[in-house]
Amino acid sequence: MGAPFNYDVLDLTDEQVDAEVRVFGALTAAVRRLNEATLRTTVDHATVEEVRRQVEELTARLEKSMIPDNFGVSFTKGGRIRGYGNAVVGIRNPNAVPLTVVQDKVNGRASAEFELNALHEGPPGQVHGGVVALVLDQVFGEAAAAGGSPGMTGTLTLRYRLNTPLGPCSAEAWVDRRDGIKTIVKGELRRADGTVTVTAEGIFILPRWAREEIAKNGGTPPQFE
Ligand SMILES: CCCCCCCCCCCC(=O)SCCNC(=O)CCNC(=O)[C@H](O)C(C)(C)COP(=O)(O)OP(=O)(O)OC[C@H]1O[C@@H](n2cnc3c(N)ncnc32)[C@H](O)[C@@H]1OP(=O)(O)O
Repeated sequence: MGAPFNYDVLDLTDEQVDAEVRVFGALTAAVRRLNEATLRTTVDHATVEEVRRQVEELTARLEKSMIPDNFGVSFTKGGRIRGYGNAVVGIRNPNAVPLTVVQDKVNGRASAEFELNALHEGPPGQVHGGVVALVLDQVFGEAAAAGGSPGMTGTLTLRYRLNTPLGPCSAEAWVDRRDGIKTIVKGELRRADGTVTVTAEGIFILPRWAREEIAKNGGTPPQFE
């Protein structure tokens, strides 16, 4: 079986990528503010109705020209990665946390400092457990990639030890060990004061189709998002 998805290589300059990151990043940030304001506003119903009409008009302007479905992941010939739709880090995805993962390729580690707000609530004032899993999946995947053995998440096991209050928090992950095509990653989520609230272990697997491709052509698939 071949790869279930493609990575297009596009003829875009760094300047073009910088421009789209700037322009769409700003739109995404503005829509995130809208999302939070939608949840938290206390303006009267008439104002809400008026804003809704304006939002629908603005949405229709963007809908005039759209890609057919999902954004996918593409690369430029200069090596820039365009994974703008990613549910955790996608710069054009207003539902993404947002979060920037720092990779340490020397030690096979990845970390991120970020802020979770009212849009990520589970129990009152606390981060939703599924959001924790979402964030850790990405950071763990990037640790596996940073360690030179990228893979798709096969298993992700979380232990929720303490509640995680909404607000600033951080995540850290590291490659614990490798077992053939499997990379075992460990890591944790922390409150702003450093208290560990969630510990987790993930098994990241280089899929069969990627193993076959490497056996045929050499090289390593650059990422799994
Ligand atoms: C800047 C760059 C950033 C790049 C950073 C990118 C970060 C991305 C982070 C997000 C990652 C995701 O969300 S990925 C999306 C969520 N995950 C998925 O959709 C994965 C769906 N599942 C699959 O595609 C598949 O089941 C795989 C790839 C997990 C395994 O398939 P396979 O490759 O055909 O596996 P197979 O040959 O049968 O088995 C190989 C070995 O793995 C074991 N194995 C198989 N499945 C599992 C499993 N789920 N959990 C544990 N172990 C398993 C088998 O026992 C076997 O062990 P042995 O006999 O050899 O000992």
